[in-house]
Amino acid sequence: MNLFPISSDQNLLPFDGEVFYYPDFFGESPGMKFFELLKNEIQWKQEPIWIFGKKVMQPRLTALYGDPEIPYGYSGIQMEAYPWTGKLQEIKERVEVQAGTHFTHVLLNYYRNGDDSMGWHRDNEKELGINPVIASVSFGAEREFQMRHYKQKNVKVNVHLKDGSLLLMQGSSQHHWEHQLPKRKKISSGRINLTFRRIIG
Ligand SMILES: O=C(O)CCC(=O)C(=O)O
Ligand SMILES: [Fe+2]
Repeated sequence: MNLFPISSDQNLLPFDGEVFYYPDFFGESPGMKFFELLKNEIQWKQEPIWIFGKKVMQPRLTALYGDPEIPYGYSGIQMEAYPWTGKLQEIKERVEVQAGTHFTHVLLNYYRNGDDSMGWHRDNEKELGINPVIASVSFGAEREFQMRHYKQKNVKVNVHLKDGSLLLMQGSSQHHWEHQLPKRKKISSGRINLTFRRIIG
């Protein structure tokens, strides 16, 4: 397994895309402020997804916020976006400065504890355009985020996403790399993740 060192503006990927990690993007331990607020104000739901023709509940809670006039589909679910809240708008604006782009939506994931997870996937829906910039913000419990090359599945890059961190995935990363958030049985506290996306209609 290849593990690459983490520093703020060094590309974590060895080839075929770009991923940048900013561990202290929201300052030192901002967690409780953002985590509790988002936990309470976001309209969390547990949604079903279709996997090989079978309906299963996602092992996490989710919500979609964004510009309401633009529809967004995700793993076979057509999701209606709630309008931006003040807090989400504030986070979005800070992230847009770093990412150098504007986002139309944010998909939020609430992993209630280490039993909640997300499986291997790429964020390569065609509505996101050819080389999407995906900005991933984390609050609460630190969790391991794993990436692996789509064709050379033994080439892996892991990063622990800490409270208040930002991960930017860009360039051709969504073509060539998939990512997941595995279960971690020992983690008993929650993590909220926000992935900002731009839908080009
Ligand atoms: O929770 C994470 O860090 C990953 C979220 C993710 O990959 C997604 O929402 O597409
Ligand atoms: Fe993703």
